[in-house]
Amino acid sequence: MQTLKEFLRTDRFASCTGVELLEIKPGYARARMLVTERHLNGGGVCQGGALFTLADLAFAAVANSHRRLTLSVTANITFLRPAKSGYVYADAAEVFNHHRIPFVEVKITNEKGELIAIFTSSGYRKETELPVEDLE
Ligand SMILES: CC(C)(COP(=O)(O)OP(=O)(O)OC[C@H]1O[C@@H](n2cnc3c(N)ncnc32)[C@H](O)[C@@H]1OP(=O)(O)O)[C@@H](O)C(=O)NCCC(=O)NCCSC(=O)Cc1ccccc1
Repeated sequence: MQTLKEFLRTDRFASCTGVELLEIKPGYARARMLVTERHLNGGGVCQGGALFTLADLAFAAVANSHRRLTLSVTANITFLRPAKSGYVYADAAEVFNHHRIPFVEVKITNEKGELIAIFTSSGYRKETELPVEDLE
């Protein structure tokens, strides 16, 4: 049987943007993305949707770390600093592990540890058990 990390590798859109899951623990996950030329918008900074995708996959990892299928029902992102190159990291913490409507906060930082964006999302936890044995 697969791990949660392998299960989430099937997220093809996140893979296309170069998002990699680094760590998954119950209630916590960390992901990263290398900002390259192709991530930049007309203003020369990382496109907001790319940062959203990074945060969304980190959300998926933490929200599903209890092995019950959990989908995002609402999400918000605030962009605080531009990202122009190098790695950006997403640290996702399940602030409220509600059995049905969990709430997750994701902080995105750059290589210097400066805060780039904050993403929050509420999930909807279904009864469906995920076909995963371990988290990673
Ligand atoms: C899953 C669920 C939320 C619930 O489905 P079911 O279990 O079949 O139950 P049902 O549809 O019966 O609903 C129960 C009740 O809840 C209500 N309700 C629903 N939404 C809302 C709302 N926003 N606000 C308020 N209420 C809402 C609904 O009307 C109903 O009310 P009722 O009992 O009749 O009074 C479904 O609506 C859905 O798929 N939504 C889209 C989610 C989606 O596409 N997310 C993005 C992709 S996921 C991602 O990015 C991360 C990821 C990646 C990889 C892996 C994993 C995660």
